[in-house]
Amino acid sequence: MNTLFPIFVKIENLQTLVVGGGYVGLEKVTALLSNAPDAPVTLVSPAIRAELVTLAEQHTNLHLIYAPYHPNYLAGNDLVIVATNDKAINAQIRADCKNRRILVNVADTPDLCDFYLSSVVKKGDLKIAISTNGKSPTFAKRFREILEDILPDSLQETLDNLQTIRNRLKGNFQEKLERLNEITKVMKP
Ligand SMILES: C[C@@]1(CC(=O)O)C2=NC(=C\c3[nH]c(c(CCC(=O)O)c3CC(=O)O)Cc3[nH]c(c(CC(=O)O)c3CCC(=O)O)/C=C3\N/C(=C\2)[C@@H](CCC(=O)O)[C@]3(C)CC(=O)O)/[C@H]1CCC(=O)O
Ligand SMILES: NC(=O)c1ccc[n+]([C@@H]2O[C@H](COP(=O)([O-])OP(=O)(O)OC[C@H]3O[C@@H](n4cnc5c(N)ncnc54)[C@H](O)[C@@H]3O)[C@@H](O)[C@H]2O)c1
Repeated sequence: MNTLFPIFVKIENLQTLVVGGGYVGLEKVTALLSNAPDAPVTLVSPAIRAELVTLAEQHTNLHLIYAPYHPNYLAGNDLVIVATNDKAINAQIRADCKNRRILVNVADTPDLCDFYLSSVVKKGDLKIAISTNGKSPTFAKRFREILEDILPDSLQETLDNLQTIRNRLKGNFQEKLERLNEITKVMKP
């Protein structure tokens, strides 16, 4: 049974800490900022890849700290993503986060994650998150590519129009619901 409960997080309202500045740290920071360019993210690591330095030049909300992990860095953070190449440190960070009730993702170690990052399809305001319950991130990536190809760019116009209609509709909740369901019936095959 897949018990993952999907939610869409307003990451720009939260403080996120990423530990580890290698390939995986870069991948996770890129995932965060490509969804929310203004999200406040701090990355702590003794060595930090050049691509992350470039990203920090483009995003003043990305702060780089050149230091090894210390529990003090957890203070003030809502989410933590762990991406070091030291399994013992990763497990320690997870334990420190659990003690502080901070949600933690240890990239590449599903058993230590409170949440997974997903593959994200973006078409304007439409966003679809894909997870395989940790079974195959590569499948999730491929499926994202398929959906990106088949979803038309005109979707945004449809969403804008539906929002206009939604805002203009008068009547009680039930009447509005019926009208919106009627209008969107054409979407059903
Ligand atoms: C979706 C995506 C989001 C993102 O990272 O932003 C994501 N992984 C992506 C790519 C990817 N990751 C890996 C490969 C190499 C091929 C392979 O191994 O399959 C590729 C493919 C590639 O890069 O092409 C390596 C890998 N990843 C995990 C393990 C450990 C394990 O499975 O045990 C290993 C093996 C490590 C090892 O060998 O030691 C674990 C996780 N990866 C997840 C997410 C979570 C589950 C998501 C789900 O439920 O499906 C979870 C559980 C935790 C987490 O990381 O949050 C992103 C695609 C973004 C996109 O392009 O759309
Ligand atoms: N890159 C991948 O696609 C991939 C695939 C499978 C598994 N992994 C695993 O994921 C882990 C991370 O991979 P990577 O490619 O990003 O490794 P990497 O070697 O590129 O980066 C590791 C980073 O962790 C930092 N680090 C080490 N000790 C630290 C500490 N105490 N505090 C803070 N930061 C610390 C290092 O300075 C470095 O920036 C590794 O264990 C690797 O085996 C990576």
